[in-house]
Amino acid sequence: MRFVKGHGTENDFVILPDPDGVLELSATSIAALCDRRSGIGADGVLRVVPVKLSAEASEIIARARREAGYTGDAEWFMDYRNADGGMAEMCGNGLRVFARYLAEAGLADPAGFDVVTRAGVRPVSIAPDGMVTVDMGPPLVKGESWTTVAGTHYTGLVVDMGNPHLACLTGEPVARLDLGAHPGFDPAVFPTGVNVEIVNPVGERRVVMRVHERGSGETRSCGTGAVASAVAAAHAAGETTGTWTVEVLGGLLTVTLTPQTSLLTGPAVLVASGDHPATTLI
Ligand SMILES: N[C@@H](CCC[C@H](N)C(=O)O)C(=O)O
Repeated sequence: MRFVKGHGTENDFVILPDPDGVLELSATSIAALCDRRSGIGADGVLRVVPVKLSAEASEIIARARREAGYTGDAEWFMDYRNADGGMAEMCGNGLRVFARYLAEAGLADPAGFDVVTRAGVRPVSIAPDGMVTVDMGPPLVKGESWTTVAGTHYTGLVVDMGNPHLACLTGEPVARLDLGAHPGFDPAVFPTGVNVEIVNPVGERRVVMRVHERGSGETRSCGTGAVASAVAAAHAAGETTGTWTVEVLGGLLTVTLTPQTSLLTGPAVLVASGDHPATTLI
């Protein structure tokens, strides 16, 4: 089984090209691929499958045409899985890496193309300087909730980015935060789990973010989480639009909030490729 490894601000992924739409990977197989000692190692898996060969993707695009008036011709479906094998609706950094793979493989025009995700169709473009921008759609703020991280209680904003986030602002530096264990959360608010961001505003439209991801544990970056963090910072400042810089352990991301949508920009690189002896997977 052919694979490519890539990352976006050190949120890393195993990319599995599936041009014939035949790869069927169990949660156990995904977890084995993502294991950092006995597998390739990654925060998640991106299966690259043509929309026309995926019943799931065809249904998503049909719904987008019906309900959102989508008229484009997205050709590729990002089938994203967390490191524990569970499915997630959306992955912002993963989508930037997915776009980089498609462009480098000559399968998409870097100037701009659409990708189908479980959260809907998302436009992507790659600038001449290599930065990849994803139109992440409008963030939905759904009130407030709480979390506990290493015994500390935080309150934050519930932000739906297609996937669930709780973005908590703090006046304390986050560099030494222990995010090793899954933060506590309210299952009534987050019945399918949650990605938790602890966010320290450090300047004019600039925040430092740490994140614990549902299904992957602490990661060095999270694209949907970066947008949720910018939304929380904007909300606290009484703003709804503007550009935020989000410092993550793996680098810098830029989030632009507009009245209509949110844009995520950052680097995306491919670092290796090879063949995995798929016979070792269950
Ligand atoms: N790292 C991703 C988010 C991946 C999905 C998340 N763990 C979930 O379960 O919702 C990103 O860059 O957005």
